Amino acid sequence: MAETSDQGVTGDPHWNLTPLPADRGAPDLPRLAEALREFNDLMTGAVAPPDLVKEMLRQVEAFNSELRAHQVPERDQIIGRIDVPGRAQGLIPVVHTDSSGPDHLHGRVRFGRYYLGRNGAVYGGAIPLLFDSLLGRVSNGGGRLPSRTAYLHVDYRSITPIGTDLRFEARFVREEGRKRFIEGALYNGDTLCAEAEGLFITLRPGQA
Ligand SMILES: CCCCCCCCCC(=O)SCCNC(=O)CCNC(=O)[C@H](O)C(C)(C)COP(=O)(O)OP(=O)(O)OC[C@H]1O[C@@H](n2cnc3c(N)ncnc32)[C@H](O)[C@@H]1OP(=O)(O)O
Repeated sequence: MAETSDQGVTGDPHWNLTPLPADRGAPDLPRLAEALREFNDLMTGAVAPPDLVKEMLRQVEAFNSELRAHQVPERDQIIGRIDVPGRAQGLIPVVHTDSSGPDHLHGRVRFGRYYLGRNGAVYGGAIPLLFDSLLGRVSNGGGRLPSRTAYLHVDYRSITPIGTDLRFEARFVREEGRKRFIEGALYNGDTLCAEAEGLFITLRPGQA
């Protein structure tokens, strides 16, 4: 699998991706997603003056109105695709890959202010979200057939701080028939923040 940092996964026919339509705003989508992520972080941390809130509301409502006219079926959707840098989405923080292979994915991630739970710690629900994505990538990588998460067990070992570069590891542990067991861990320096075990089930034909 060819992959660099947050540039998106390319070159793996397993993902069965149709070409990105360059004429539909795709080249600027990663930058737009980055700007929206920064907006979420800044907005979360701000006490904005009423005039600014009023103006933001006006502009966002205008964008919503325009976007309603450009909704497409899921098969044509660009946001969230694995071959788009940062997946051009704001749900999961951007993952930077340091090393990947058929059975592992290592890298770094940073949760912004948007993910704040309390006292500088990442909201607990955001951590399984990250693990599902990381473990799912390992499960569905390596040329394996598509799978879906059956369960995801997360242990919170210490506070996961926002605004800090964190290191993650995910690895394929074993396979029993259609069952794939994948594990992951998230570290702040040498401190284990959280670890996860996921069961992914290979989909039968027609299940995808
Ligand atoms: C794009 C970038 C990359 C991102 C990747 C992200 C990946 C994200 C993946 C997801 O988040 S998928 C969305 C969340 N998951 C779901 O919505 C799954 C909903 N559940 C299902 O669709 C079905 O339950 C499932 C496909 C998982 C399994 O149903 P099946 O009817 O195909 O299988 P079955 O129930 O026969 O179970 C197969 C085996 O798994 C076992 N099993 C299933 N669910 C289990 C469970 N929860 N706990 C323990 N064992 C379980 C089951 O006992 C059995 O074991 P044995 O073969 O030994 O008999």
